[in-house]
Parts: sequence; C-alpha cells; structure tokens
Amino acid sequence: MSTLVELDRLDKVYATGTGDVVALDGITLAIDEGEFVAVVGPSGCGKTTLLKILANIEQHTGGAGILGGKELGGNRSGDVGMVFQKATLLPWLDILANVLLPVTLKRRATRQDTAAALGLLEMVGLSEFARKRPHELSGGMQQRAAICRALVHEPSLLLLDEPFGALDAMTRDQLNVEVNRIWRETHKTAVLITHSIPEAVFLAERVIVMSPRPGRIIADIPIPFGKERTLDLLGTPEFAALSAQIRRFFEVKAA
Ligand SMILES: Nc1ncnc2c1ncn2[C@@H]1O[C@H](COP(=O)(O)OP(=O)(O)OP(=O)(O)O)[C@@H](O)[C@H]1O
Repeated sequence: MSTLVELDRLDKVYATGTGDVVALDGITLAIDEGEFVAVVGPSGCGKTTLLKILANIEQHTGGAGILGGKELGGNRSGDVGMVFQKATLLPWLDILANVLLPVTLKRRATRQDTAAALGLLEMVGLSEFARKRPHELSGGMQQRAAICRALVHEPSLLLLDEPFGALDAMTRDQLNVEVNRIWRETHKTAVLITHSIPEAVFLAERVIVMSPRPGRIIADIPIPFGKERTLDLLGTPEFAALSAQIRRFFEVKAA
C-alpha cells in the first residue's frame, strides 16, 4: 500500500497582532492510500489548522509535507475534497448544480461530470432531490449533498471537519453509517476531525490524539474493527474500552 500523506515535523505559527501563536508543533504523520484516520484533541489544539494545511488553504511555517507525491504549500489544487460543519450549499442553485460546483468553478461541466454527480446523489439516496433547492432538504440531507460535492472531482483525499457536529445524535449516527459505506465504496483516503471520541472510534482505522495547544501528536491508536462498521458496534465492550482509552488522554488530572 502506498503512502498518500507524509508530514515530517510540520509546524504552523500564526503571526498575530499580539504575538505568535504556535498552532502545530512538529507533526509527523503518514497516511496510507485508502486509510480512514480521525484526529481528536481539545479545542484550539490545531485540528482545523492541520486540515487547512492539507487542503492548501493555509501554509505550514516549518517542517515538510507531501500529499500524493507533491509538496504541500506548492501550487496544488483539486486534489482534496472538504466537508465542513455547515453544508454551505448555495441557496440559489439546485442540489445537482451545488454538487457540480467544484467542476463548474473551473470549466463547463460535461455529460460525464453530470453523470458522476447524479451517481453520487444516488449513492447517498438523494436522486429525487437533484432539482430541489437546499432549503427543501433537511440538515442531514444537505450534509449528504455536501459530501457528494466534496467527491465529485475525484479528489485523492477527503477531509471532514466536524461534518455532523450541528446535527442531532440520531441523524449523526445514521450519517456515520453512510460515511462508512461511502468510504468503502469509493476507496477514498479520509481524514476526519471530530470532538466526539465515539464518532472517531466508529469511523476510523486509526485515531490520532493531539495535545492542547501547541498541537502535538500524543497517541496514534489503531482501531481493529475491520472496514465495515454497523451501529451494533457502539454497544460492544471492545468499543467502550477503546473509547475509554482515548478519553483518558483528556481527563483533567486533579492537583
Ligand atoms: N487565522 C488565524 N490567525 C491566528 N491564529 C489562529 C488562526 N487560526 C487559528 N488560530 C489559532 O491557532 C490555534 C489552533 O486553531 P484551530 O482552529 O486549528 O484549532 P482546533 O483544534 O480546530 O479548535 P476547535 O476544536 O475549537 O475547532 C488556536 O489557538 C487558534 O486561536
């Protein structure tokens, strides 16, 4: 299996009016093609910064990183798909046009692009909603459309930044089952950021635990539940034990 992402002592320092903020400190991490990795850590530890560097929205300030053989920070585009906490669909476009946006921002969509977008909408059960506007869909359906939008240009890496954080627990569980299926069907490499330890354990093959700011990797925990995950997993002792193992990193030690 080949390595898709390789970070070597990567740092990120934000220069602000009131001094430097060290967001990431010496992040060394390799992610194989097809792997599903979750990153958990306390608020402000640099999780979103890490995703933004992978997406080329932010530049690292030290160390080095490679994504798909190309150096991070160079002139790359189009090789990641990103899903945010809010679906951020454009209200004046229908769902199909929203899904096609990463393509149409660059060029005219071809018939193949439209077929690919419709195929993705079918995969997430939204075929009937292709011609609807975002406000006609529930929050969970909008997030599914946002996942389709992140995948339509066939990115090598799917980045999920708290994608279901704003949804109710039941919808969230169902969407996690769906994300697992989408990941298995598309064979994508995925990096998920979440505040939910059970969500990380449910979806990922590895959970990366980060320290409070400045963000460092303090644990890299394999999750040995195979590729296919079902909600039954949530009730197993093995699931509870792994979740507890990760939670212990965040317990506030009494003085
Ligand atoms: N554009 C910026 N300029 C200055 N500082 C920033 C900027 N973006 C983030 N930071 C700082 O960098 C640190 C890491 O922020 P980041 O958003 O990556 O953390 P996070 O782990 O994703 O947090 P949360 O879990 O609360 O979303 C924080 O201290 C934040 O204030």
